[in-house]
Amino acid sequence: TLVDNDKQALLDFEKKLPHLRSLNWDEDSPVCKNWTGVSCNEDGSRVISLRLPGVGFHGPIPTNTLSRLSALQILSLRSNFINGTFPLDLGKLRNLSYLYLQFNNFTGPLPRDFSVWKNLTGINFSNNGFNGSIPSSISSLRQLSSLNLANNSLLGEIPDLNLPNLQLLNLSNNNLSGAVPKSLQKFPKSAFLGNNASLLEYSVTSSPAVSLPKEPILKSKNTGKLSERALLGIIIAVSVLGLLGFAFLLLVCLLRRKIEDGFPGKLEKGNMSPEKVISRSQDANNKLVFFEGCNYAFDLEDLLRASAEVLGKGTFGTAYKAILEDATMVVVKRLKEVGVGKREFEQQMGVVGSIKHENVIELRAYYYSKDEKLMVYDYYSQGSLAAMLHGKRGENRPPLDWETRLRIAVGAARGIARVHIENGGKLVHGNVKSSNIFLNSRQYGCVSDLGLSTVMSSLAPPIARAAGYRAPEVMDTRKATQSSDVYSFGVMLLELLTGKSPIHTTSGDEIVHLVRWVHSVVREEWTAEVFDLELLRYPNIEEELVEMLQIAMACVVRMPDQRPKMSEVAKMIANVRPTAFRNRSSGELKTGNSSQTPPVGVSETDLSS
Ligand SMILES: Nc1ncnc2c1ncn2[C@@H]1O[C@H](COP(=O)(O)OP(=O)(O)OP(=O)(O)O)[C@@H](O)[C@H]1O
Repeated sequence: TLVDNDKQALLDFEKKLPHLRSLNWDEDSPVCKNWTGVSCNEDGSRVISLRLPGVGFHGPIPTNTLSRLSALQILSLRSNFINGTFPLDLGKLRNLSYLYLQFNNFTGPLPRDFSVWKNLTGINFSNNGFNGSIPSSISSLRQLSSLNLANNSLLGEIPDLNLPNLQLLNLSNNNLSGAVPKSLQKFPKSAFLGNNASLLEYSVTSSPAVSLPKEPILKSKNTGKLSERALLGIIIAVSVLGLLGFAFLLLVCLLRRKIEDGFPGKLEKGNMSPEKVISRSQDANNKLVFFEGCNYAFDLEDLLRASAEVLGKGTFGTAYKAILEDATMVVVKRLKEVGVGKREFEQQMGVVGSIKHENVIELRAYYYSKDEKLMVYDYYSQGSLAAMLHGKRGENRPPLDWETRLRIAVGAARGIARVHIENGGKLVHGNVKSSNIFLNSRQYGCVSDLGLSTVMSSLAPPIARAAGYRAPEVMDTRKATQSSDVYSFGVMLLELLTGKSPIHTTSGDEIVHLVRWVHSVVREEWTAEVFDLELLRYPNIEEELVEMLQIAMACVVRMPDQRPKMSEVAKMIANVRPTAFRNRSSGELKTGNSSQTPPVGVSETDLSS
């Protein structure tokens, strides 16, 4: 059968190309079940995706092996040590949509004729030794949305690539010369950096750079060069010193905070009288202001009579769950230390309340008086992402599977990206963290608690929960920005991937800063150990995990202007599961191995918009 032919092609490939890590490709087991890196179409009749990052392949790709997988749509061999020239027989893979060969040792020219791959959507050949010029046949790839040829030795002029769907371009660090053709001038300068100076003689500032992680994350242990090792040693030593210093500072801050306000830890739940939620001293002119489209029919008096329960005390105030007499449940957030007057507060609430987006939790109403500032939201009974990840295990808390985490990441990224275009592109979320992320009715992430940083008198001192999300520059400037939102989002992604809190203590009472910890593990090349153990039970997701890790790492880079924009992050995350774009008919997010990982209801437009 066809799938047996595919299986034989894979076995031939594995046999002929030496690799450091062993693959569980057992001749006697069905290829569509459990074979590392292999996914099949729905009826199991063909292999359609092969992702083998960081397996330690070395040597050239053996001819007449992979080229027999004629139904293949995704091929990723990135982060290996493959050398030799581009395997031209891959031209037989007419269905290829994604071809990822980055971080290998390929040399020689790129294939001359790209037109054989009509469906090609993503190309990443970066970080190899490809030379020669960029073939103009790339122009024929009408679907192409990302092209990364960075860090090679490509020469000559850039052809006029008129690609309507191209969203991400990176040609940096080659030997390209001439001028940037008109068709590509909409891309940021960073896409062309590190080439002959003539390339940069055009000025564009419009679209932002995407900072792609520079180093391969998955690497085999025995292969680094000595000089690099020495350098790494120094870097690690410096990081450890930095970490110690940071931990000490943090400890001092924590202790001070505890003494200053006697923060009692967890507030007791369920015993708050309604009167305590809202004091009765408001002046009569102040009313609850509801936003358009809100069906709630209660007023302040009703809220006063509601029974209330403390949900928690956060950076900006205390949140209560209020149950009204008609059983409506809402969350009332009581703000402390608002630093602006009524008009400015109302203006900001107007901006926040006008956002109607499925990935942004709607502000239903607000209230402003001299003594009391309140915000009203719907109650999300499933609880926050923080609770789902770190709450106590029990019947109510099944493990969070990878599909759900992907949907949370995609949704939250889109929500924040939506926030960022508001107010003339200036609105800042200012408080991105897992306790402010919930699941919407379609089980996608949605964000809450936005836009408050500008109305509060100052950013609160870094209490432990918030500190782990805060971008390094915010520690000094005390001012949240869109790029600090991206940083916080990156921390949240790391939390999703590792299952660990941004700042947590080990059993030995050591304070661990998640971003630094991930950096250190990745540097020491134990990438697999970064991931949440709960995720390792799902087969064939390693490549996706590593991709998501790279996105997270790009978000948490130290320099704010090197972080990607939120809209780009959202696109990159949607690209982690590219098959989700394609199966228009079923409208579902495909895993390729549906017997193992149940598909979830995600329509294509969900992931592509
Ligand atoms: N709309 C909501 N539905 C259900 N739970 C909510 C809702 N809004 C907030 N919560 C939960 O209530 C608790 C307190 O929320 P609050 O926003 O006051 O603090 P926080 O998220 O811990 O910190 P911050 O104030 O910095 O956002 C959190 O556990 C949060 O997840």
